[in-house]
Amino acid sequence: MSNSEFQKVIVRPLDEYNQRLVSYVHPPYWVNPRPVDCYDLVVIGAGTAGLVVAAGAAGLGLGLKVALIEKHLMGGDCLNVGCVPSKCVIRSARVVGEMWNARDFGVNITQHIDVDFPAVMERMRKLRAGISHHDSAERFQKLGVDVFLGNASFASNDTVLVGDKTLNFKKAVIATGARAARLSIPGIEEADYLTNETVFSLTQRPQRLAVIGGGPIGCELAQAFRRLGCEVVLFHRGSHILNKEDADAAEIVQNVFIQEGIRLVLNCQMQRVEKTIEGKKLYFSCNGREDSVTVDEILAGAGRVPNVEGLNLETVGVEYDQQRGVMVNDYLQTTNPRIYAAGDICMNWKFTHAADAAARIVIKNTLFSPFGLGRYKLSNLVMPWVTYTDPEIAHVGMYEQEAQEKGIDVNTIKIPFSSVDRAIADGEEDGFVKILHKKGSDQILGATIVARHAGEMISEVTTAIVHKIGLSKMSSVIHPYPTQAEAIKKAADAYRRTLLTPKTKRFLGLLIKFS
Ligand SMILES: Cc1cc2nc3c(=O)[nH]c(=O)nc-3n(C[C@H](O)[C@H](O)[C@H](O)COP(=O)(O)OP(=O)(O)OC[C@H]3O[C@@H](n4cnc5c(N)ncnc54)[C@H](O)[C@@H]3O)c2cc1C
Ligand SMILES: NC(=O)c1ccc[n+]([C@@H]2O[C@H](COP(=O)([O-])OP(=O)(O)OC[C@H]3O[C@@H](n4cnc5c(N)ncnc54)[C@H](O)[C@@H]3O)[C@@H](O)[C@H]2O)c1
Repeated sequence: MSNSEFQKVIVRPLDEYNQRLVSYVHPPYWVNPRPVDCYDLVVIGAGTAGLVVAAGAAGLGLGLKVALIEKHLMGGDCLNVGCVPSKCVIRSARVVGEMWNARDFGVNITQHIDVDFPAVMERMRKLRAGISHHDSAERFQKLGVDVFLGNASFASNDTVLVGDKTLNFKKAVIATGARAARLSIPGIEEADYLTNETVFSLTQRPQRLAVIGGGPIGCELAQAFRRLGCEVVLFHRGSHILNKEDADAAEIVQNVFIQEGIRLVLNCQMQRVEKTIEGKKLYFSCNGREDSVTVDEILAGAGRVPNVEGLNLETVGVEYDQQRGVMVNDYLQTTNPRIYAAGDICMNWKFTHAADAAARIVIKNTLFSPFGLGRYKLSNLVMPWVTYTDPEIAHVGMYEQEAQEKGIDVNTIKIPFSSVDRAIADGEEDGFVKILHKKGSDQILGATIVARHAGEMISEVTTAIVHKIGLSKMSSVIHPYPTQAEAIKKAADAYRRTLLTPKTKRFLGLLIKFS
């Protein structure tokens, strides 16, 4: 193996857990296999999308030749620097959130809450390493996939290079994901800042943290770090945080942030950053007022850019955009019909479950649609998502505005958790279930849930949308009492009540009379 083909990877800190992680997802002594004559599928990138395509195709037991190429860590963002580490850290932060509010539940915590930040991060590293075997090079090799560690680039219409190896393919899949957008604020590169790629390597708590960007990454991590004991200032360009979400939902989370002591700087313009002896000094303007704040660390959550560089896409006629990534049609086919793409590299939905669902479409469309027959479409997916703040915001389907833009008349049913017994018992009344349905019909078009475990509740509505179960049928589903999910049934019952017109009431009156 040549040196250019394989580079050892270090994940900091270099403790036993990170060594175990690397031993699975980028084994230091991995020897790339000798390529077969021609692969049915060559998959570039071993994040969620690439892993699902490779495992799905090889696991069919049809003797397909599948190659998977990863330049860094198998498992991609989700396992290594995304969902998994963030949710582990958020779990520790939730314990603190519970303790902060303990008095409301009649529990006095007499001692100062002492967050052992190094232990929080160690727990995360331990759990991450513990599940990493699932994405390991060895496991994929055992599934029958040829795993190549190294940087992939297209050499011609039917070949990909990895180091000194040439892989011939019938079809290829680009699944190279995205990375944190660099911030273009004067002085910030010199001052240095954290992204999702480095924040999970912290072992000491930054006392003062500036988070730039009030999207899902910025908000999830701002709240977690605040609860873990940092002073947090969250900078956001918009007039409120999480501005892609339902505005009522975002408002609830924003109020919690303020209560918990996160300093919000909204409508901000970052001007420059200076490294001083006191720390990193950020100069900004907000609603026409100039100000500055000094912190120990800056964390960027300011959007993602696709990993299109170095793939030599021009050679194979795959069109792309530096912002939106690889261009695909609804079948996830690129402008080169033999090359497909899936996941963050080509989709607006930048979620692990979206990458997984897209990968399944790619398997069907690359392998089981002769002459393009029976192809599956991305636009047919019903995509839920969850932002893991506390409370969580979960959403599926359309928003009101989207429906209006499409000319669909809609009604919205909103059930506040202040009317749900279990939420009252839990002290979690600040939230709601909002269901959007077609006017004059019980067809559900979308839903937003704001609740501590909204992510666990949204799938009921997703199932209803996917399988065209209307509110009338949902109203007949018994929900255990007391649960927060009862709010969904209450919404369905509220719809049923709207059917009680004077005419139906008269009919019911007759039934009563003759019963
Ligand atoms: C902090 C954070 C938290 C998140 N939390 C959630 C969450 O809770 N839920 C959720 O659904 N989503 C979450 N996401 C989003 C989720 O991580 C991504 O949507 C998902 O990882 C996308 O998978 P992918 O396979 O498209 O790309 P990636 O996971 O980015 O994988 C792409 C892989 O391709 C490799 N690669 C790139 N170029 C090359 C090349 N030339 N040759 C070989 N290999 C290459 C990369 O090294 C990488 O391993 C989070 C993201 C972040 C950053
Ligand atoms: N729970 C989840 O599923 C989850 C969690 C994290 C990330 N993700 C995925 O990752 C994607 C990226 O997340 P993200 O939060 O980085 O991006 P984002 O684009 O969703 O949000 C970033 C926000 O930062 C603001 N911003 C950008 N530059 C700024 C600046 N200089 N000053 C102030 N504000 C600035 C932008 O206006 C934007 O609203 C998301 O779209 C999501 O799909 C998902």
